[in-house]
Amino acid sequence: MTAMGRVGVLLLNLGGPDKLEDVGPFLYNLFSDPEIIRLPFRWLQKPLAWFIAVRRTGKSQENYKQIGGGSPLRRITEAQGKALQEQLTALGQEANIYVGMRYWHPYTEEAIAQLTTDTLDKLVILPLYPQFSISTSGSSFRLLEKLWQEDPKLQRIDYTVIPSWYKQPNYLRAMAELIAQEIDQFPNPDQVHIFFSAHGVPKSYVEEAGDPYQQEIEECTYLIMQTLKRPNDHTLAYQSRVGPVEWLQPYTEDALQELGAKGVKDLVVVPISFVSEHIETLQEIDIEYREIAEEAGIHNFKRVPAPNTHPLFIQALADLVIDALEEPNLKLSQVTQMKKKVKMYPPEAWEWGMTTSAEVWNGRIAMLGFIALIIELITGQGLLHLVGLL
Ligand SMILES: C=CC1=C(C)c2cc3[nH]c(cc4nc(cc5[nH]c(cc1n2)c(C)c5CCC(=O)O)C(CCC(=O)O)=C4C)c(C)c3C=C
Ligand SMILES: [Fe+2]
Repeated sequence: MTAMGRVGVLLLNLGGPDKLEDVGPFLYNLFSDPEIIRLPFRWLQKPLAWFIAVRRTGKSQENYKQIGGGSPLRRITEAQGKALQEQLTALGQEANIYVGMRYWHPYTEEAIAQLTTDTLDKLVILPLYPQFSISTSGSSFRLLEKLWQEDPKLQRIDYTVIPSWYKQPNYLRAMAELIAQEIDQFPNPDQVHIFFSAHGVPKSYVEEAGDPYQQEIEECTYLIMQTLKRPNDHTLAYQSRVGPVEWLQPYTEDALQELGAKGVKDLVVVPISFVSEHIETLQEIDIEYREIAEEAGIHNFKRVPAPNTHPLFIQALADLVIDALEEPNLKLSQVTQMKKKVKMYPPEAWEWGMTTSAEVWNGRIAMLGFIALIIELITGQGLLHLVGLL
């Protein structure tokens, strides 16, 4: 305990299956989240999640098999938590660290159950995503808001949220140091092409829902290059596309092929939206994208490790916590306002007035009316006649 009282830090992350049998239920949890698949009808969410999870499990298990049969995300996140606690202690700030995953153990609900029994005086909520997206930090904040509304014990905890932190100077230094270490292993370090690969999101998240993710990724890339202070060419592309809709472009596979065609031979990939090794670095980049790059003529393909427990990165997390304790509190409900026009998935419950939910319901009713009109034009009968009600 310190002058601040009993402090807790809740680290949020996505979670990943610990073993192959977990892959199906993990995917079901992921696709059940309306911030991951945005559907016009909420009732469709669970059946569709089940359908997609069943279809995807085999392929996804094959990928997890290639990285040892499960995700290392829990182990690395817990190691980050331990290192953060030690760093905070060294800086004179004792804190309990909790890990809350969105789609697998330890679930956010488990972390919340633990921290409510620990009678904290102050809680810092720190997502392990440097950049904000509706689909990641946004989804976790949405869940936390719900848990807060339901539990009076939680409402008594004085808390603050860190929405995103891609500008944090020690984080930028950690990234620059990791990149420098990798390019300095090439015979001509200045000739190496630096390839930033960010996890993609559907384009509609940015263009229709106002997700600041793309802007934060672009600014983060720029700031890392500024911190690196090297003359190398660089590219930013988006990986891990799922499903038939258009995602942020350029896609990583296309950008690699284009660079190969232009004669790039030496390239390092920098995973930019992840702070831990996981399936998308160890399998997708190290195996799938390496193969694509080599086929395109990029013979010297390397990857920069994720920050994991790099001392400068842990220092960045500690700085974020200490700054958050000193600054005025930021509440969960303020985050979406702060991120300007972000539209999280609209609530289902009808709300009177010029609200998002009213807009959604009006849209749905208008769609039904339109379908009824088309049916009447084609069949010559109204909908109620057709279904035998009139
Ligand atoms: C910034 C990071 C991430 C964003 C943005 C993100 C968006 C997003 N992801 C999917 C679909 C899947 N994601 C999966 C796993 C996964 N995704 C992230 C990070 C981001 N996702 C992490 C850390 C992980 C866990 C990896 C692990 O080691 O287990 C998966 C499962 C893996 C697979 O089958 O490929 C899917 C599916 C969508 C649809 C989306 C945006 C809407
Ligand atoms: Fe993902």
